[in-house]
Amino acid sequence: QGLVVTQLDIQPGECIKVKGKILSDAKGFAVNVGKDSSTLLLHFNPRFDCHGDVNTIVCNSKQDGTWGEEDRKADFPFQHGDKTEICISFNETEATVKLPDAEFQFPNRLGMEKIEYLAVEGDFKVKAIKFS
Ligand SMILES: C=CCO[C@@H]1O[C@H](CO)[C@@H](O[C@@H]2O[C@H](CO)[C@H](O)[C@H](OCc3cn(Cc4cccc(/C=C/CN=C(N)N)c4)nn3)[C@H]2O)[C@H](O)[C@H]1NC(C)=O
Repeated sequence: QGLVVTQLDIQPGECIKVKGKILSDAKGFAVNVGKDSSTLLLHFNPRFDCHGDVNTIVCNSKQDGTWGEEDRKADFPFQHGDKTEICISFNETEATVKLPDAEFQFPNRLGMEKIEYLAVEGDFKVKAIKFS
């Protein structure tokens, strides 16, 4: 299992920056933020080749262990072996994922008011995390 950070107190407008490297043979990875592993404001899941998806970012929320409706993004600004920085922030209406060359929004379906939990899973080697 990957990096997990709990007991956070990230407020609207603050950023979570995850710096790291995508494995050269990555099938997929995920960055999850929310209250805990069962209650996610955002599951940000770039898929190179998994679950039948190729080069597709799948976003979703999770409420008490139940996945919401998936949101598949049009752009896929990732390549195997890339070093990248993923910056996640949120407000009462949406979560924003900022990458060096792309930005995505996802609705704050749960009306979450603070992020307490961060997890990075799959084929992503975390180098650093910063909170600002
Ligand atoms: C078409 C059939 C029915 O529809 C499918 O139904 C599946 C099950 O619900 C959905 O899939 C689910 O989608 C969810 C979001 O909605 C989560 O992503 C979930 O994963 C949770 C999860 C995370 N994690 C850790 C993790 C995350 C990323 C990579 C790895 C491992 C790397 C692999 N590296 C290798 N092997 N080298 C591990 N494990 N499980 C996934 O199973 C598909 O999207 C959906 N597809 C469509 C088109 O609708």
